[in-house]
Amino acid sequence: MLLLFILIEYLCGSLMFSYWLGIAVKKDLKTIGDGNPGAFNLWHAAGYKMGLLGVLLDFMKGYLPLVLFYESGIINGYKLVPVALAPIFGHVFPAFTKFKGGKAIAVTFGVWSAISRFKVSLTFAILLAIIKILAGSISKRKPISSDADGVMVVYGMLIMGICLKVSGLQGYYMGVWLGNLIIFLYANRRKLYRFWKEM
Ligand SMILES: O=P(O)(O)OC[C@H](O)CO
Repeated sequence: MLLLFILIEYLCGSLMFSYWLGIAVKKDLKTIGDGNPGAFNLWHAAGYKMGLLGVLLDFMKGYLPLVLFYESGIINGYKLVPVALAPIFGHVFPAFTKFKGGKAIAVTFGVWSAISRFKVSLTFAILLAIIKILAGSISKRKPISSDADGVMVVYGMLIMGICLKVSGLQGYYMGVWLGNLIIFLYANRRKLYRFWKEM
């Protein structure tokens, strides 16, 4: 039964909404900006309305099924770890687009909103905002590169781990966090490599 829930979540994560919205308006997001098939590039390619729709749908595929499974008690304890990670994994390795996916930021927000009633995702958003402001002041208002963006997401997730540990949440949250961090490290590996090489 657990495998069925993991499969459902993985397939939901594999729904590449932003990428498909781009295709619907004849824009291939893989050729835009950093080539990530996510809402940010959709926004740039097709305007803010499409961008917002992309964020919403990519968020919802992480949020909706999981909040139903979690709040109904069907999935609890350590079973939550693979089930919550499946849509994040699905966005990075989507079955519907030949396993070539994105960075999984929007879906990550959806997943953490579902399992923490928005508390952890709000903390993550605040952390990212603080990191972005600090990075902006250090780089003296030069535009932050997309490589630096990927690095900030990884740093944000690392700091979030400390916050989760300090807040004394159940151990399975740390399991989800660790899996999420590993997926982020993988999804941003090239950006991290280039960023640290240039430092
Ligand atoms: O992580 P994704 O693939 O949902 O896309 C990220 C957004 O474009 C924001 O950078």
